[in-house]
Amino acid sequence: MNPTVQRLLTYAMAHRGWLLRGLGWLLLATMAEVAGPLLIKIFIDDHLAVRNMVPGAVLALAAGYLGLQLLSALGFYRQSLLFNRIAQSVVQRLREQVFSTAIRLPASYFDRHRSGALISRITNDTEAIMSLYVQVIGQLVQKCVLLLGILCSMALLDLHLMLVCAMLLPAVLAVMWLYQRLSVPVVRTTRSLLSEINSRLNESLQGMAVIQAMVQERRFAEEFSAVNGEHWATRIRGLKINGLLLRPLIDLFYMLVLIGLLAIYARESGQSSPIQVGVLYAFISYLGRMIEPIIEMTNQLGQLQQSMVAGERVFSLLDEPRESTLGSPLALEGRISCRDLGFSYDGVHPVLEGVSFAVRPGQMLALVGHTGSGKSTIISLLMGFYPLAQGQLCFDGHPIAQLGLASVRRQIGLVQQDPFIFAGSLADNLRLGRSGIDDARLWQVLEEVQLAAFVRALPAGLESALDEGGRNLSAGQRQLLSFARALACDPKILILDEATASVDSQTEAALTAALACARRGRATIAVAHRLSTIVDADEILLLSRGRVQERGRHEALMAQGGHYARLFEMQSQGAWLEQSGEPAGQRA
Ligand SMILES: Nc1ncnc2c1ncn2[C@@H]1O[C@H](COP(=O)(O)OP(=O)(O)OP(=O)(O)O)[C@@H](O)[C@H]1O
Repeated sequence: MNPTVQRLLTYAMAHRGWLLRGLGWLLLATMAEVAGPLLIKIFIDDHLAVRNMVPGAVLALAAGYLGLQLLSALGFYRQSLLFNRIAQSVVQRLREQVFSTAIRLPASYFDRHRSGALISRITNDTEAIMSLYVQVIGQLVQKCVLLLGILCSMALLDLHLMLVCAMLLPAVLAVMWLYQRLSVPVVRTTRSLLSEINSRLNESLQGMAVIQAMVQERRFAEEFSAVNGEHWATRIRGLKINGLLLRPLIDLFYMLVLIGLLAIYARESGQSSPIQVGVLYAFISYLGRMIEPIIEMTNQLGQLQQSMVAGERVFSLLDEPRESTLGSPLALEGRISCRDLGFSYDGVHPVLEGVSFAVRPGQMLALVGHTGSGKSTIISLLMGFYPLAQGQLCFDGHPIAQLGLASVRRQIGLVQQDPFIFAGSLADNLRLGRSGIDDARLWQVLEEVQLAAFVRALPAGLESALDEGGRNLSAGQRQLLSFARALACDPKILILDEATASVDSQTEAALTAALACARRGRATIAVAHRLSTIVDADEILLLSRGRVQERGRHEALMAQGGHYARLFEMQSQGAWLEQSGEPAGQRA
């Protein structure tokens, strides 16, 4: 059996009870359906053909037939309910697993994959898997039982004629084999195009403001329509394979077997023991009942392919290596030491080389340098978002790998360059699910970051609703909120990646004062473009192309009269950092 299908089936095994009950109802319903024509055959041959209409016997046959039909309807209803229940539970579990895997994937995964493709796996692919349980398994089992029952009933009536009808089966198997070979690549392409459609949708929705500002609506619409068209063409190719291979071929086989049956009936009608007309009726009826399940089974193959390919995609995500949860949690004092740090995102181009520094609680290290010089990359390594390629990074003397990422991250307050705000209340955004942070603490940190007056003026205060991405806040307010969020849990280490980039000079001055307060007793690492905000840092590293170009305190660096001194003077005169020579975005 295909390993993906096998793995998918293990999910259903968690619901053995429902599965067994479903199969039981299915068997009962199928047997009731198969027994129907046998009663009709008895009615035709024993009563109608010989004009022996004994009312009691005929009524008993009619009641029996009706009872069987009712039993079969009830059985199919119950089994469909149970199989649907299994399908819903499996899909729900798979979705949860995919989501919980996705949020534990390392940052490098998101560098390589688009978020829309991930959404597609969580929604479309898990949905496609559902049909495996609802349509494929239920239907296949039902149809197999039905076929078996029909063949047994046929054998009871006339073994010779049954063998003629059974010739259908190898022919159908050959068609199924051919269908599988032709359709799998088409189904794979279709699903990956669907994923591409989702990625484009997601990207366009997120970048809507840029698209509209740059008047790119038409180009994006055209590109979307090209992928959509490709998806359509692939679907049509799949439908053509279905249309050509499934129903028409099976219908042809059916006609051939029917002709064979009639020929045998005609040949034997002149002989001493002719085939009874009731037997012929039952065979034609059974053949009709046999062909429908066969056609449905071949149609289910299409669904099976979809489920298999979707399963492959979902399992490939579930099997992605997750962030390591190993390590021994330790309450940190906040000492950080980095020795000879080296890193490359693609394994080819170095982004950091030989970076070393140490920060103790109460000290502040400032990282400055041109755009693309590697400052945020150092922050990412400190947060454990990427594994170290070279060098050593220790907290309180312990290598990060030994400590456990979750434990280290819990003790770091991080303010990112581009802070993210979740849809929900302001208080929820500040707490982010961390326990032990009461309202008084929230007001305290809001005061520290100069946001308390703004929150107080909101009608719902701390309970004010924030939109997705913090759209109802200004960029500066989002940054201040993120600063307050980082301080709320009283972290041992404070990391600020351009925390004051979006605030006005007055707020920046107040924040710098707040930071001077927040730094007490904490190890602080601050990335800054505005050098005025870090002049009192205990050490300043000036990075250039991933290397430390200059280091020291502000006064010493100014006295050196090097690159830092020139940058500082330029900024003091109001010049922009980016105008200082090194091209923006240059790879380190
Ligand atoms: N996820 C990533 N994948 C590949 N390359 C990256 C990634 N992030 C950053 N880089 C590259 O690494 C280099 C350093 O980037 P980094 O973000 O660390 O610079 P930075 O000094 O923080 O810049 P800025 O001041 O603009 O924030 C850049 O050349 C950038 O193109």
